[in-house]
Amino acid sequence: MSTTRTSLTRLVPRSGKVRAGVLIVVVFVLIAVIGPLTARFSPQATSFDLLRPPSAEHWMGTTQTGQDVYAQFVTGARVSLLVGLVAGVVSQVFSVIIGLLGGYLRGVADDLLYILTAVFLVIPGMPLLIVLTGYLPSRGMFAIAVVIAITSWAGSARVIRAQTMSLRGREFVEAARASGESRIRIMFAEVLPNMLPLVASGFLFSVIGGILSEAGLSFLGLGSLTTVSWGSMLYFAQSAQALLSGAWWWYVPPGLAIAVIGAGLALINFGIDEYANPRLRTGSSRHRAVRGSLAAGGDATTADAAAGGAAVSAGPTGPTGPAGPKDPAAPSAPATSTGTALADTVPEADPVIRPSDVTGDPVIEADHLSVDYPTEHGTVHAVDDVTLTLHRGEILGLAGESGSGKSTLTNAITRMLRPPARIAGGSVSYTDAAGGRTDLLSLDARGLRAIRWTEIAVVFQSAMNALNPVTTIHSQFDDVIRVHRPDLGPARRTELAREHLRRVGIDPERLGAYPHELSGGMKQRVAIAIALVLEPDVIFMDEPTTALDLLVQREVLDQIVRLREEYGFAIVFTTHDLALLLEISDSIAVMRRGHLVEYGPAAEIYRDARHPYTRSLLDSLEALGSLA
Ligand SMILES: Nc1ncnc2c1ncn2[C@@H]1O[C@H](COP(=O)(O)OP(=O)(O)OP(=O)(O)O)[C@@H](O)[C@H]1O
Repeated sequence: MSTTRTSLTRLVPRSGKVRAGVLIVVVFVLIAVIGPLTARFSPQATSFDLLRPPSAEHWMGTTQTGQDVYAQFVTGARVSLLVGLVAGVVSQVFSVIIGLLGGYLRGVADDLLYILTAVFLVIPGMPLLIVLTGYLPSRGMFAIAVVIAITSWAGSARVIRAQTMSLRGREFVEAARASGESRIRIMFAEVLPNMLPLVASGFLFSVIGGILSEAGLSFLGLGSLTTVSWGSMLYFAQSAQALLSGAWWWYVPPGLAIAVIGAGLALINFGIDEYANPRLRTGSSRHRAVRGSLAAGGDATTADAAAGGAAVSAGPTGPTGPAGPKDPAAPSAPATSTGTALADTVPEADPVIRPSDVTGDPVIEADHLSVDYPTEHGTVHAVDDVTLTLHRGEILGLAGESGSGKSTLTNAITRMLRPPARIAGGSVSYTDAAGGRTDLLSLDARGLRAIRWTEIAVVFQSAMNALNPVTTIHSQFDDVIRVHRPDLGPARRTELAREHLRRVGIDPERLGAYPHELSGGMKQRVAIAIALVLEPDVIFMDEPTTALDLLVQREVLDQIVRLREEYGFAIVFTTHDLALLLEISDSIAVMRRGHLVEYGPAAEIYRDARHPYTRSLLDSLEALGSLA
């Protein structure tokens, strides 16, 4: 009982503005639903009581032809709200489809959709509405609502497009792409839920616009004058010069109703804005947010940051531009603490490649792989002629300074490269357990989807961003399993998710949690569990523990190694941290300026690093006391 009361209380909005808005809208909805049942006259029926003020007989008076204003008002409420609702829904459907497609697909599709949006934005809405209404074969209210929607979707579509463009590069979208989800699914199931406040706000604006446009059209005599609406009431009141004859009861109710419902919807919209943008919270709601945060163990600074205060985050420590200082075509490396990139201070030398001591069969082979980024300063050879082999069950550590090409190499192998990157040469192949070989670089979208996650999975650098913030852990497991194992029912999917959570040391009861309810270490474990759920042959892990504190990092690493022993998958582990790689890897590949400079068994590299760049990396670790 008390639980029911608590959940009902949670439904009541906290902000006074939103409460007022909801109250107004609820009152009008009740008028629209119940009002016509309480009317004693038909809205169209005429009588001999002409232009009478409000009385016990006619609660809101009568019109010039003796029609009951109350009956017209409540029937008009139904029609006007319905037109607003239909216009709002249709307009948002257009906005969402066009904004999402353009923002996500980019290219020619986006150009065309953007031109279309721009055309509808520059044409003034009302004249277009009048012209389109003129061509309507019938002036039914539904047709008018659709025409209103056609003239009002563009503004919202532009905002949704911009938001989609900013979300499409986020890691949780990358993760969804890596897991083989289709583009349509990513757009509608991953990106769209993150924009719901925007869509809801656009919807409310369209509803207001719909009610106002219908009133405007009817007032001009262009609406359906045989249907009673607030707009047609105003039209007839104006034609009969009600203003001059002082018949206020005829035009005030519909006019006021339009203004009040518009205000009510705008107040709700304000609440949505506050929810989506905490910076807008003022007064008590902001204090509540701060108090809530303090109660939850945060401090005032974090609360302020959560409320939109400036967040200070460490950026990359070195130059990230596409060109190094000496050679415009050479990848840049970051400055060390002394201000010079290690890669710049160490002399060039021939690569040192030693045979692998891992016994398993090859699972991923990159052969003379090269990747370029054409830029206006020249072409960046981010990966240059790299050949390496990952064996079944092997942990291959990929080391090198920032900018040495590690991410570009793993993205090329997993087919996650983004324009302007292009494969300049070489090949990548995947060999399955039965010995079947697949050329990864020539796989089409369908082939790629089939291999992703079932054979090759990815754990991204920061699980905070790699998990979709607005869906539960359960549905993120579900998304991956459903795409690749459509034969599994919901119960089996849940069972798999629970089992894998347990395997990474998380209580399966947390399946219903949202990412923000978990600690950083737990989120990273969840990301690993999701990567494991279809038991792939290879997992690419891009700095999976960098964002974690040392203790949690250690726990997660131990877990990864244990899981590798249990499942037997191979790992490509990317990090700047050579000490960590030496500890967990079977083999190590060291990259410098896009080249593989040293590659071989980890133990041998630790004992006897031969390339000056590797030696200098090890020396710097020794100086820091990181090597035992
Ligand atoms: N979109 C791009 N356009 C132009 N150059 C790029 C682009 N992305 C990366 N590069 C360049 O390619 C080189 C390799 O970058 P990459 O991100 O692969 O290095 P990394 O070793 O993974 O670095 P980090 O550890 O910082 O992620 C760098 O010189 C970088 O400046």
